[in-house]
Amino acid sequence: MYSQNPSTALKRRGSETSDDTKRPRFANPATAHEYAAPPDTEDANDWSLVPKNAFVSIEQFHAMGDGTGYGHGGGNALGRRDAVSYIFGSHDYSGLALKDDHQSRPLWICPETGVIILEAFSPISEQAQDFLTAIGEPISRPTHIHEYRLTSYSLYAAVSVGLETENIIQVLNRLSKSPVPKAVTEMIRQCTISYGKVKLVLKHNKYFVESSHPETLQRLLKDPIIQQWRMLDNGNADAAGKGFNAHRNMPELLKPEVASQAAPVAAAEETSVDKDAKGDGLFHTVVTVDKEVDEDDDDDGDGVHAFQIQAAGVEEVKKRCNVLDYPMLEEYDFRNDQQNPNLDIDLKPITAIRPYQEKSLNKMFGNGRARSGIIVLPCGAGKTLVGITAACTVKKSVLCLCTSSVSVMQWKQQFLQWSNIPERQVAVFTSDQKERFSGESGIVISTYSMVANTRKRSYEAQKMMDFLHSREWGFLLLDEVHVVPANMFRRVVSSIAAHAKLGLTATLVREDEKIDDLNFLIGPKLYEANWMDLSSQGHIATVQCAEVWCEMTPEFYREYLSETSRKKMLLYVMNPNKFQACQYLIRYHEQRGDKIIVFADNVYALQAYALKLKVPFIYGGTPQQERMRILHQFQHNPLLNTIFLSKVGDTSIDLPEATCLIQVSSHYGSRRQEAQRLGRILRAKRRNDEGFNAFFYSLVSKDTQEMYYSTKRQQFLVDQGYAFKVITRLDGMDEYPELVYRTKQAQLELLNSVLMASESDAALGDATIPDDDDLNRQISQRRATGGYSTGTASSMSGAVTKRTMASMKSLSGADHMAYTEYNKPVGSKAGAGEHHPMFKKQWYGRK
Ligand SMILES: Nc1ncnc2c1ncn2[C@@H]1O[C@H](COP(=O)(O)OP(=O)(O)OP(=O)(O)O)[C@@H](O)[C@H]1O
Repeated sequence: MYSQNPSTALKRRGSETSDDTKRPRFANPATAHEYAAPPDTEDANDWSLVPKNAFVSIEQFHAMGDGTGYGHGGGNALGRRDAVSYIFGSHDYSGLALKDDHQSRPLWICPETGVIILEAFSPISEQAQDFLTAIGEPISRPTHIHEYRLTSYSLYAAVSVGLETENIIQVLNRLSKSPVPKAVTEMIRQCTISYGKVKLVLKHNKYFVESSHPETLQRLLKDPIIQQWRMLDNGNADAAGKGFNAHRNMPELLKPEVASQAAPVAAAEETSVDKDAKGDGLFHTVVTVDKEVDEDDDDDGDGVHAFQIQAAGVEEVKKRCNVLDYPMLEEYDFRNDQQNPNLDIDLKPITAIRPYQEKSLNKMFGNGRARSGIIVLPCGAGKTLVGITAACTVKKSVLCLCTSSVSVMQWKQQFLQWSNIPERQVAVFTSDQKERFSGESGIVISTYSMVANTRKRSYEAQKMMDFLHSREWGFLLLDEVHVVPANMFRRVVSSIAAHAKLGLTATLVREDEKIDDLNFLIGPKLYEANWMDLSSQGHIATVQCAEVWCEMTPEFYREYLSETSRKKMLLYVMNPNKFQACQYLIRYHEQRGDKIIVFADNVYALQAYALKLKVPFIYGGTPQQERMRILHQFQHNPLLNTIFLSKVGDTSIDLPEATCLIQVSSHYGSRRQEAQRLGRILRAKRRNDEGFNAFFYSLVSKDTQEMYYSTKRQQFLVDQGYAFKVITRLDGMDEYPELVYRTKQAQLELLNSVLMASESDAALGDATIPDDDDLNRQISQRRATGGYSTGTASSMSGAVTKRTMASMKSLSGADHMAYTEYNKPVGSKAGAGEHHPMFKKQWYGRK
């Protein structure tokens, strides 16, 4: 018997039985209360009501047999009440037939929802994970049990990297403890029947609609809109002629000499390219499943069929194919593109890409062409090098788009660091710099807003845009693809002629669920890495996450209860207790030798905190040079160990020195922002030092809306296997002599200034542009007097008191974070039900 989410049903069992070596403890609380809470108790957290003997493993359930009353077909299915039936209700699947050797197979598939549960501790879980991330969406991947879901998009992505329907079903069946449910095989068949069957190939500067399924091309050619864009006047249309009749009706339009060549060329090239890709060992570690499928592919001996379409009709044909449910995959046969000049770029000999980077590139170049799509790697895992390696493989001109001018400079620097490209061939296009590369091919790095801008441009910017529009780009590299609104993408993608598109991101989540648009604007998700795996292999840092609850002072709380919503936010951010917690944590971690980034979304608060605590800050209005100067000081000056960043620092800031993050204000419930911010410390230089932990604190004002948002924000990270501890008191803080806002008088003055602040000050983001001259003067003075490193050393132990599960030992890094239990529901229904009516109104009203 198991629930839709057995991991959660077993969670408590893990901590209550003695046989811990066999039974994993589960760190992921994500959906615990949704399925596992006793339905007829008022308190969904009250586990004391669950009989202890209920905690047995799934395997044991099955092994027990009918005699115990738990066996197959038992429980609700037979109308019997046993100790755990009520947990599963109508989701009692104890009647599922198991294969004889089920113990050596690592997964279950829920017959009703298609959710796949994987035992991550199985000896073959690595291969299973590779396969499942290729065909499904990972929902939750804590240490021991993973959850995946099959969706039409994930299956589209699967076919796009070369997996075929029957192979998917076959491998799934091989890995599953019980036969794959019929509904699931049907879904796989239905979703893959049309997806991935049609490709848009740009070859010798001609666009071909290509497929190895002639009947599919026949169907498309019957569509009047597609017909309209088909090239008939130069004979290349004949490429479609191989194997079907669609255009035999129009032989007079074909030029015979070309007609006889086109199809074999397409087929022959496919084969030779495949050989090349395998033969030159460029990316030889294709995952097992790919190999199997490739071999099967070779066996079936199907030819490739194609017809040419006019370049002007590409967008429309693509759209039409989507409507007809045959979304086109885009592939670029870069090796045979003789019209676009080559770019002489290679990785430097000392550059070694990591196994997961190589794996992701395999998905892109597995068949010797460049597939357009999205690669998802955790923050700090090296997406930049993946993009650069892809550029070195395509070897054509590159247009690279990022979200800010800081990241433009970082991409340039990384191209120069990892590859042999000379600086004169890397041009930057920002509001400050408008360069062109020398020679006939090169790299341009710019921002989305520069390229998608529809307002009137300066003369220089317009000249630059003409340059970008006037040529064909071999490779369009799109950094942080999740942040860009679809219409901006559409403008970029439709105005720039690019052959292959690669989107890079760590968090393919958006609160507005517009992420699906990317599937068709760029291409399917080609690869997604597992955060915990990369952390355990030392590629990203291990992080201790904690939520610090700060009581609101009575005066702030009174105002909070009566204020409008924007000011409400300012009141919980400016809570004097939060100031103090922030100050104390900065001091505490500076003394441990950490470098600290404090994030505050709200510029009013950012400025207030930074001025009060005498720390430099960067926000949207900070001039580029000043930003660079502060970042450089932070990296190299031992006297400057803390900086404040607004949300301009959420992404693409590469500060490997940073080892501690403190978040004082954030963007509502944005899961993506939380993950991106965590990413700033995942790349910590010291991550491989023995016992090293990075720290991530979220300061939350108690009994305010912020608590609800905070829980929601954490959900993405919790699903990646991170656990958040809750700290309700920072021990030793009260004795700290320099603590700010200690007196009632000082707190009331702060309250007054908050109440006098305008509504726009309360708005999130970089709306206000404060003058930071004062601050920087203070900073210079402070630096001159060595003020950044003063302060008495307080002992590590006892500095922070735990409220519940988080011991000081574990917080200071003595324990591994993944063990931690979590007793509040994250994103669960139970969680939503627990909100104060005031929060409910705010949240559900908004929804
Ligand atoms: N193969 C590699 N060998 C050595 N260092 C690497 C490698 N790949 C990445 N790095 C280093 O890891 C750090 C993080 O890389 P990068 O900035 O590309 O991360 P990212 O995935 O783009 O993160 P974010 O999403 O936060 O922007 C950089 O300092 C980079 O130099």
